[in-house]
Amino acid sequence: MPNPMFDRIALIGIGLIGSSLARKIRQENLAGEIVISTRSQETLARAAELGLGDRYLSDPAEAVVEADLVIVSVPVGSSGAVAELIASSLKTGAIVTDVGSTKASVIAQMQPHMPEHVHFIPGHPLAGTEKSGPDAGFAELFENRWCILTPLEGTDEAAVERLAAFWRGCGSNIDTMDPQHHDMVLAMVSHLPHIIAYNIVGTADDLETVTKSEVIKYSASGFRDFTRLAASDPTMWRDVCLHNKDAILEMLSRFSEDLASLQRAIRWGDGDKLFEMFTRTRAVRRSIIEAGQEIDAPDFGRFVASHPEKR
Ligand SMILES: NC(=O)C1=CN([C@@H]2O[C@H](COP(=O)(O)OP(=O)(O)OC[C@H]3O[C@@H](n4cnc5c(N)ncnc54)[C@H](O)[C@@H]3O)[C@@H](O)[C@H]2O)C=CC1
Ligand SMILES: O=C(O)C(=O)Cc1ccc(O)cc1
Repeated sequence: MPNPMFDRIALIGIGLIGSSLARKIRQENLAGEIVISTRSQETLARAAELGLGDRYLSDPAEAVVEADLVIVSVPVGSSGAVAELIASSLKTGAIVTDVGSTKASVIAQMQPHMPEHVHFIPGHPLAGTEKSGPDAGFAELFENRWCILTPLEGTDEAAVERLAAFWRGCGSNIDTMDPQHHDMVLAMVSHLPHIIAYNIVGTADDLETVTKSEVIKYSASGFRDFTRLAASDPTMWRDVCLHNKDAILEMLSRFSEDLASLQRAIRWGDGDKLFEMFTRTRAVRRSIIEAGQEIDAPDFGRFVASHPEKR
């Protein structure tokens, strides 16, 4: 077997993302040793039961000692606290990265704690599900997905390439981007859809004239898709909303304007306008398919079909 890419990888946070990384690192022999730390004792014990790592430590500072790669996979609102705890134990030359769904805020929280002698390179795998916790993870999660790196100015290029190679080893394709641009793009393609899903399911849940059992019994596939997103982890998504506030408010205000215009077209019976818009949006999906992007994530679908416990 070839030498592992890193001698020691420390995973701080072992939920859906951290545990998927642990499984993939093991499967692809990306680390000589996997050290795991997470805040909750119960989760740490579960990670040990699942055999996700080689060592399990409650103290994140102890876990990062001599680690060549440290991956912080906690809700974005906790990344500053984790950075502060690990800062003084980091090995010289270590790469420190994260997987948070927002980037400018994570950088603002973590960078001030990062010593000069490490390479801090923020990252975000565009791969996930509505599930959370160490049982929900699976090694295939990152395959054929994008991972966006948002390196800071002046970051050592060899370190960025090493981290990119790690993510390619996990099956991902790499793009690099400015953090503010990342936050704007993700506000549109990920954060806004989740907020809309939370809202529509909340609206259905509040209806007095339609019973909850009717919502469950008659939920058409469109509504069911929203309920999947709206089942996503409340802590994670509270943090995303609070930590990408400006970009999300910008997208929400554009969304509300467009919704008002749609509402007006319905009110005034403007069928041409409705038809024109629905034709334009249909073309968007077609161009995504033509660009070769998976829409229904067939590999993931097949994986879930053969692992009913991950449903
Ligand atoms: N769930 C998803 O689909 C995706 C999530 N992300 C990002 O990945 C990060 C982790 O998300 P998930 O793995 O889904 O969450 P999760 O809820 O499954 O796991 C979070 C983990 O962080 C630990 N944790 C929380 N606060 C901590 C602290 N202060 N110190 C140490 N450990 C702490 C928890 O014990 C748990 O092990 C988040 O920043 C999220 O934005 C990125 C891509 C996709
Ligand atoms: O479950 C889904 O459909 C997702 O969109 C998963 C997801 C959630 C958050 C991210 O930052 C990236 C991916």
